Amino acid sequence: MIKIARKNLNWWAATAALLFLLIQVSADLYLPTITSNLIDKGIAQNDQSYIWQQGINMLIVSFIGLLAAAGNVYFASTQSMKVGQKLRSQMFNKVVNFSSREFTDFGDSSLITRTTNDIVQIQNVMVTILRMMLQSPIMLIAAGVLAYNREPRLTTVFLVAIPILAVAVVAIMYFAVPLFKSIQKKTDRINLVFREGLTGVRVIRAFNQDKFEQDRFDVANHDYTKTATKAFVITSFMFPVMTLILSGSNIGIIFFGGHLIADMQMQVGNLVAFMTYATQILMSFMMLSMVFVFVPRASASAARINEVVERENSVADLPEDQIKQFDQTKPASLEFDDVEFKYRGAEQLALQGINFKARAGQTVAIIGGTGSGKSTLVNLIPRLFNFDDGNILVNDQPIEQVTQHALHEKISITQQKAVLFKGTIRTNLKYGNKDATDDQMWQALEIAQSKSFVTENGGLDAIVEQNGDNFSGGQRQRLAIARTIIKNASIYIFDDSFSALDFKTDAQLRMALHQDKQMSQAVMVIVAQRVSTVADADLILVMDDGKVVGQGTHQELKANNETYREIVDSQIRKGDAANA
Ligand SMILES: Nc1ncnc2c1ncn2[C@@H]1O[C@H](COP(=O)(O)OP(=O)(O)OP(=O)(O)O)[C@@H](O)[C@H]1O
Repeated sequence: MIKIARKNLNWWAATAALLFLLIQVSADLYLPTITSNLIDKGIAQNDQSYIWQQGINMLIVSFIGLLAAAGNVYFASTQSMKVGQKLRSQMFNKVVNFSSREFTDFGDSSLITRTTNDIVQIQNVMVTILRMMLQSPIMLIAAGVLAYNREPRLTTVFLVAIPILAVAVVAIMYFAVPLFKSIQKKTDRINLVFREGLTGVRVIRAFNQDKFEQDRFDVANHDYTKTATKAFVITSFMFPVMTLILSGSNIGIIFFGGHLIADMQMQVGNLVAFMTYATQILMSFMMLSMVFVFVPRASASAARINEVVERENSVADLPEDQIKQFDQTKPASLEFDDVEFKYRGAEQLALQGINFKARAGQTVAIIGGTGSGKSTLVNLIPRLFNFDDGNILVNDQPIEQVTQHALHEKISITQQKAVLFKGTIRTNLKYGNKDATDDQMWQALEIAQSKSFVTENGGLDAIVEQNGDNFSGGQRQRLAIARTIIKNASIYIFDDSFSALDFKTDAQLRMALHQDKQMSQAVMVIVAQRVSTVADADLILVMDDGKVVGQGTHQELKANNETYREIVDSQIRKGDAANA
């Protein structure tokens, strides 16, 4: 919490909030003195002009208190909201630069809860601190001193009331604080189940698992509700307990104060003022005790936020003085030199001894069974993960020596699962190249065999729903391919991007890609399952169990490589490799 406040709070505004608070507290503390004077000097002696004068004083002091409270609320709320705003943008900036490892570690749902719910907790506690929690200790001490000055003998009532209150507060906190901490985790769980239910809604319906999912959500929801109810029931005891103690104290004060008045040792006004101070003391004590409920809860949130904001990215750039630049005069090339990679926690290497080199204008195709390491290999090129051994060079430059930003400028990729953003065809294509003209967009769409369905849907301004849900799987793939090729890059990667296309479209698309001038100066990497997709590549890598078990052209591999022959044979049997 302190770290977050130190980094994000505007100290001028916080000091202004504190100053207004001091004025408000002084006004609150001065009012009982006026009341006392009014009763003892004005009413007791029937001095009308004194009553009027004190009445006006009372109004002025109350008005000053009101203005100060408004000033405090203004600075406290604006500051807290700004802290929330800064935290949200820090979280977003951090998360968009995370590598896949960090996403796996935190989980999408938890990142969302941290950016929303946890930040709201911090905002709330900041307002409370700037508004009430600073007020309580000042009020407690000042009202205590003033009450003691009025009548030291009556303060013995506090010696009984405050320890009882302290025991009640500690007991309540003891049970409530752990519950508040676990509420945060349970919110994560609800979000996780809800997200999975939403993203997998079609699968759930297709498998008639609505009831199963509903039950799963109900369990998470019930668990959250049970904990939250328990926490709030326990804390709500605070108020009745407080009222009981306050009433008990007032009875004690009136009882003993009444005796003092009867013995002419105290004036009525003094007793009224004392009772007001007593209420202020006990209220402040209670507010202070709330600190121990709110702050641990917000601290749990702060820790969860700091965990994300301070997380070192596992894929980091070198220090600035060691960073190299791409030599812009060099032609495109891609080279893997004895590359080895293992996923964290995995027992086996996901990639082992990967060696190949491709030059400008060449196409490298990667084929192999599921789980053989094809996607892992291409994901190492934009550094979605760091490889463990060997070397990867783009345009003859080792990729870890340049910034990720510079590297990503040289690479354009279509992931296995096509991702489109809510907007229009135009806004989606501009992700690839923000300066692209309409002509360039249409050209990219034409190469990606998307021109006809985009035209039918209303052209470049056709709406793309969230995740591209208003397009078919094949259409989404083709739009993602268009976005990839509109970017001016050295390496174009298509990770299983042609699998959702029919044979004819697949062939037409590849032919258009080969004829494109920009592509002829770049390296194309195509991951595929179909032999027909890879057959015309300059270099085919056959992968099996994380290793390249054969490389060469289609004819060479067909002649010499057992695994490739098996793939070809299996597809001929299925009639898939008609062109093979
Ligand atoms: N994020 C990950 N963490 C741990 N292991 C992973 C991860 N991603 C993939 N793997 C493992 O690495 C191996 C290679 O996976 P990869 O996705 O590269 O295969 P692939 O050849 O692309 O398969 P497919 O054709 O089915 O997409 C698999 O055994 C897989 O279980």
